[in-house]
Amino acid sequence: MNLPHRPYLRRPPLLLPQLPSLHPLFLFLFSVDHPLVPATASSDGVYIDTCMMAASRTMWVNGPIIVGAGPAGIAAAACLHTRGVPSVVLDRDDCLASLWQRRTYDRLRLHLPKHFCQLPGMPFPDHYPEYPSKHQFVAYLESYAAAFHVRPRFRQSVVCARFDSAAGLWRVQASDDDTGVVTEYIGRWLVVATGENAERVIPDLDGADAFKGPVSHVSEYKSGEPYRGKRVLVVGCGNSGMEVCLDLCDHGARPSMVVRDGVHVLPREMLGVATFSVAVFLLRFLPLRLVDRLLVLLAGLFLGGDLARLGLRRPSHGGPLELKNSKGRTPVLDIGALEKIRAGEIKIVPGVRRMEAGGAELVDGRFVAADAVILATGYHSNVPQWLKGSDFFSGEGYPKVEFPEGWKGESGLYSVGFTRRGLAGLSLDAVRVASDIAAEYHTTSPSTRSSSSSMVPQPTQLVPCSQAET
Ligand SMILES: Cc1cc2nc3c(=O)[nH]c(=O)nc-3n(C[C@H](O)[C@H](O)[C@H](O)COP(=O)(O)OP(=O)(O)OC[C@H]3O[C@@H](n4cnc5c(N)ncnc54)[C@H](O)[C@@H]3O)c2cc1C
Ligand SMILES: NC(=O)C1=CN([C@@H]2O[C@H](COP(=O)(O)OP(=O)(O)OC[C@H]3O[C@@H](n4cnc5c(N)ncnc54)[C@H](OP(=O)(O)O)[C@@H]3O)[C@@H](O)[C@H]2O)C=CC1
Ligand SMILES: O=C(O)C(=O)Cc1c[nH]c2ccccc12
Repeated sequence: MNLPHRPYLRRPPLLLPQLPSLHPLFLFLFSVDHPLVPATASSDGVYIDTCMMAASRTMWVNGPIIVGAGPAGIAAAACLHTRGVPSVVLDRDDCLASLWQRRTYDRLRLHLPKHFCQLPGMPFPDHYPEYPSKHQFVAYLESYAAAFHVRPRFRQSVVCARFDSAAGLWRVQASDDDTGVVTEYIGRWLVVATGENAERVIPDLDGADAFKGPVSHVSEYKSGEPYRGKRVLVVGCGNSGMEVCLDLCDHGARPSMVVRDGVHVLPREMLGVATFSVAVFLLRFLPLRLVDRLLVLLAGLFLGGDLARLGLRRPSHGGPLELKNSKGRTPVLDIGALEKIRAGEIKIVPGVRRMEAGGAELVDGRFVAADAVILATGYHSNVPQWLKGSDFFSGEGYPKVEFPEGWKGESGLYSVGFTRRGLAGLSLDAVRVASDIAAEYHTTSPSTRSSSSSMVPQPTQLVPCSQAET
């Protein structure tokens, strides 16, 4: 494939300050029209290496290119803004925090107390409850983005990012899936903020095609209403599986939940105090393993000692925080599912051996009848699908370097939101990343500086999902 000739890219990075890129009009002057190359993802959703694709437009970004407009990307852009660094935030979707706006159920609430979930520089409103609803959380994110002038460029699905070592620059190709227009963003810094939940995990269940009912992923689930009176097999027993089962019960459905392995269930609160707050407090004095032991002990006291008998035995290796930090297996913070399990309204079943027309054969030989299947089987990172030529991320799409050092890679590469520590973890990353980039940004030649984001392309208008859908 012929690459468009872009002579300025061959210049060494040190010459960049002299480039006309520093003028806001540069983008438009240097936007190059190229023949369109469509198809950025194969039909089965697997990304193909499109790095060599000819872009229809090219944009120089005077500041970091941030991929992802979830809490991590927004927080990074906000922290940069407060340090006088403009940035461009790209997202494949058409609204910010699309995980929260589009891929979560109606009754969802934050399950950690709100002060652990606020982003840097702006607390939640005082009138918010201790555990804000997802609608409140999204409203907070919208006002956060507005307050820090973060206006993501939507419908920009990043299909490839590669460091051009000859130019000392990142080249990020993003495709508008509606129009097929491919834009190449070029800049000195790349911030990866696509998250731990970028893609759904869809297990390859034996005989899946034989099953006659609907099969969906929990990210499509809104409420139990369509399942009223139905037998639903929920595969997976993380927080999603548990809360969806609870919601199904509340809507008159009959859920069975597949628990194939051990799981840590903790009460969300003990005597009115958040278990998470207790853990954070204890961690100030005690090693993590000891805190984990205490948590399990306390959970036994507050939840009852019969969890294993209910089919919810604890993992044989690793405590709740240890498994969260090392494997990303989040302990379940119970908000009522346990009561329904005890009451027999949620049935616990072991792993699925194979699907059949009317349900599933289980690994213990039993059969569970089902009218529908909901896969609450989790998510995975998608970084390896689009970040090329860098070995900073593992094959699973997480920084190889352990927390808290995984925020900085090589050649201006950064990550925000891969700490396995939720919103608090990504806030920490965002502050570190922004401080580091700001120091570099402000020590380069004064002509490269821009005190406002006006030096970057005018971002598209922020569109709330609710509007975009109409
Ligand atoms: C149901 C649910 C509830 C949760 N509740 C809590 C909680 O209460 N407390 C807590 O601390 N944590 C919670 N978490 C953890 C969660 O990871 C964070 O809340 C948060 O959303 C992570 O933010 P993020 O920006 O890293 O990722 P995301 O919110 O997933 O945002 C990533 C963005 O990147 C975009 N993107 C992905 N790939 C591309 C691409 N190739 N090109 C362009 N854009 C792309 C996506 O569209 C998305 O908008 C929860 C997670 C889930 C799934
Ligand atoms: N209120 C809140 O704040 C909520 C927060 N969340 C968060 O969202 C994130 C994602 O949670 P969630 O969607 O529950 O995903 P998780 O990754 O936490 O859980 C996935 C579950 O699916 C199981 N699983 C995966 N594949 C199979 C299979 N083939 N057969 C049977 N079981 C399988 C896993 O079991 P195994 O462990 O054996 O692999 C695990 O129990 C977490 O961080 C969670 O805390 C989610 C919902 C609500
Ligand atoms: O809800 C999530 O997915 C989170 O990542 C929040 C979180 C961060 N650290 C934890 C430890 C125990 C339970 C939840 C979390």
